[in-house]
Amino acid sequence: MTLIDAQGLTKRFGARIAVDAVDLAVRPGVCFGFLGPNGAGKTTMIRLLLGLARPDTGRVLIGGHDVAQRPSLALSSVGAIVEEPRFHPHLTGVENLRVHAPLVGDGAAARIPSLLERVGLHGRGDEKVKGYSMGMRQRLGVARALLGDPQLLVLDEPTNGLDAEGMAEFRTLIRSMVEEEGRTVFLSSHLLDEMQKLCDEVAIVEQGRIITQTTVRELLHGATGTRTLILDCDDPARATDLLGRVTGVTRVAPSAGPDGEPVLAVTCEGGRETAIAVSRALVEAGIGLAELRVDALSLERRYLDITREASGGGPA
Ligand SMILES: Nc1ncnc2c1ncn2[C@@H]1O[C@H](COP(=O)(O)OP(=O)(O)OP(=O)(O)O)[C@@H](O)[C@H]1O
Repeated sequence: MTLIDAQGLTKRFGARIAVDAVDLAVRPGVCFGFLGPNGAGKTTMIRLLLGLARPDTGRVLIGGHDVAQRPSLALSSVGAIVEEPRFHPHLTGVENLRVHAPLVGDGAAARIPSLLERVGLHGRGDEKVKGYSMGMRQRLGVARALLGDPQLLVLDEPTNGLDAEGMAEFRTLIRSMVEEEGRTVFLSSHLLDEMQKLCDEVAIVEQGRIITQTTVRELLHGATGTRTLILDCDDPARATDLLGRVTGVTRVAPSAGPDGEPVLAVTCEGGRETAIAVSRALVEAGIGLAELRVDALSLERRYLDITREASGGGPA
């Protein structure tokens, strides 16, 4: 089943094409990320999905209903924050939600206390929003988007302006909405690392086009399960020789760890099985391991490869 189904979406601003013949299919119950640099067309695409802008061509169905023709049906179970969430600064968090609740429908106001708790603003709801930090505003924005108890939550660049702690809290909130509450979350970001941690699936957007749509797992490891392991051990020369003979290992090369320490980068195909064979071979040979981990930069490398391939350059 598909929750969001967009076909042939195009949006022009004068001569500029902001969204260019985009097809998009998002299934329910996942966190789906729209990943791309500034100006790639993410916000415009989100506005089209929500019926806030009209496409020049194409159509969007949400839950099987056409957003342009049956907006109240299509959007009845959608909560959204597009661009920065805006509030009345002189009203409290609770008052801001109360202003919005009647627009959402019966029962929304009664949910305010539990929603504030849900987003981690318990005990802060009676403070004026002008005194809220960026992270608190984002959380209040999520509470407002959840007032109608939507199945689909659409968030445009939700981690903008959050510090590391705020991002980690936000991630926990989003993941629990997906995993525990079964909601679908569609969000956009230009932050690769964030998307890797948050999303199940991503679409990479460049110059108004979706150049690939895939699971984060496949994006990280490729269709063949390629991954790079970083190995810090007490005998790199012997490890290099040994691992070169392990089935699935395609390359063993010297590299540098985060603090410049010498490590080995071990490129494997065959996913988890090969990674297990690597660790077993090292342990059986009596090589001491300080560290063996999947390379955190993998997503960035894959992302650059994909965008390079899409622009005709081929992988590096
Ligand atoms: N109302 C508008 N009028 C004219 N051009 C627009 C309008 N809205 C967007 N654009 C242009 O469309 C392109 C896509 O913009 P959009 O805001 O959708 O990108 P984005 O990926 O969300 O970028 P950002 O991460 O910077 O918000 C940009 O070139 C932008 O200048």
